[in-house]
Amino acid sequence: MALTRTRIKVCGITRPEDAVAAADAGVDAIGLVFHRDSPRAVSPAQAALIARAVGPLVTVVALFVDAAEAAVQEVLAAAPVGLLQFHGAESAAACGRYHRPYLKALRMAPGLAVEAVAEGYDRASGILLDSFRPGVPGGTGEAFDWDRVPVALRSRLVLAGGLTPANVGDAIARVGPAAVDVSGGVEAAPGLKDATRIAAFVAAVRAADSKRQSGSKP
Ligand SMILES: O=C(O)c1ccccc1NCC(=O)[C@H](O)[C@H](O)COP(=O)(O)O
Repeated sequence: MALTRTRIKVCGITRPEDAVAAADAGVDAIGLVFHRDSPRAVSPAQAALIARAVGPLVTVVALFVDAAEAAVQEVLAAAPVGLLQFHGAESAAACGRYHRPYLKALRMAPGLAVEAVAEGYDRASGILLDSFRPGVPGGTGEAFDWDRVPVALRSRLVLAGGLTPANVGDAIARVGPAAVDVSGGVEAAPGLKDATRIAAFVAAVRAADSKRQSGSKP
């Protein structure tokens, strides 16, 4: 049985007020980036403040890019993380080391055998597909060719990369992911989310869900 409500994650939150705006708009998860080179990087102490602001029932996702185990453990000790997200070249064994639910991000490099690679992460709660730009691990603001998404992956797919309030409805209609993930598309500037854009993104997702449901009725 397929989901009728596309889950929403807003990634790259750096301020408690943005986390509150996302929660108030009705998102399911917020992402915190623990990658030093990102304009959206937060410290474990900031993460604790943001997690407190967002309350108990919005999932806090901690995102790492090939991080040392100690760095991940430091974050887990500091903040109530509900889900890990591995956005680098981490193996399935490395992702499973923390005995926590996790998302594995795959960047859609040319020629990537998406389905085969995703199968190697069968313990992942979801597979996040993001755009590929050499040398940039994520948050590119660019969409990839959605026709490359394997149908078999949809039920555990988190679709990311260049989503905006303007294109997310089309993405849902064409791909039918379990969840969507947005960062740059709801920002006023890198790392600074915009409450109006977040609300517009959520509204566009809900409109697409309604359209899908009415379209699927006999
Ligand atoms: O957002 C970042 O700066 C970032 C840095 C390093 C690794 C991953 C990063 N973001 C990952 C995300 O989950 C983003 O939401 C995803 O890449 C989509 O970003 P965007 O295209 O800006 O919506």
